[in-house]
Amino acid sequence: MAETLVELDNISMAYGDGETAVRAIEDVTLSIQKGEFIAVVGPSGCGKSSLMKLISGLHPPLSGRLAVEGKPVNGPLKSVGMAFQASNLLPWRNCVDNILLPLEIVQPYRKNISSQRAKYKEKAVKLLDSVGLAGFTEKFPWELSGGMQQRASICRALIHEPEILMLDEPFGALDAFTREELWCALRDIQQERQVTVMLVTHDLREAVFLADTVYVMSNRPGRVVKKCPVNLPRPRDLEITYGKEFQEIVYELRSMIGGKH
Ligand SMILES: Nc1ncnc2c1ncn2[C@@H]1O[C@H](COP(=O)(O)OP(=O)(O)OP(=O)(O)O)[C@@H](O)[C@H]1O
Repeated sequence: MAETLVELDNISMAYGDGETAVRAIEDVTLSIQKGEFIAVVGPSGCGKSSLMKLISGLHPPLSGRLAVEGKPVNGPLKSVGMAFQASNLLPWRNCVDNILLPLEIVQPYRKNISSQRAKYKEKAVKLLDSVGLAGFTEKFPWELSGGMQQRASICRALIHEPEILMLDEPFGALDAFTREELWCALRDIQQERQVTVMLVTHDLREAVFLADTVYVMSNRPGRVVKKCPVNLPRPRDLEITYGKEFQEIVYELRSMIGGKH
């Protein structure tokens, strides 16, 4: 029986207060199981990133109950790794030193970083190897392609072995071929580590290819209007994206998001 990792019960959230408050999320109830891969899709500004900020403890809810690993969330969680559309690698650090960055910040790694640096470096190199960057550990970000930078940024999000990997449009700035390559890299990482993943994306094919469950959010204030389990068999390869069943799911999601054509 799967174990619940994240629970949101009637959660609402706003930026600011009083008359100028921006209500970003309204009455969201959902749960994420340990090892589950969820994707969140919806129109621009519907609150997808806000949902991520809530779960990672970077922004408090206005009302409702939020728990991670059974405990209420009262501040930023250590058990989260994050990656964004821009890789945000530090240009003055080489690849491996960029990946070590969270270990210089998050305890208990932080207190051991000087004595354990060699061991941590070995771990970073192994991670880079697992995403096809074995020969690039000493390269600086500007010596890497956009896709390589995103691979490195996902390694950085994983180095402290978080329970939840939060990805906010991580492949949004990449070309279609590189994006599909990285879908496969992420699929393999998740399969190997069984990490719980929350992916925010505008790309419905990406959501259906990778996720176990896709949540569709409405226009702001964001509500969950559809929970769509993706029952396509695993392991999935890119061939599946050309199949009828895959395309029917994408079409159904697209019709829920609407928009004028
Ligand atoms: N720091 C902030 N202060 C005030 N309002 C904010 C802030 N961050 C986001 N918002 C507002 O909250 C709403 C939800 O924003 P959010 O970034 O979560 O949406 P999103 O679905 O991730 O958008 P997109 O798909 O365009 O990235 C938007 O209307 C946005 O303008």
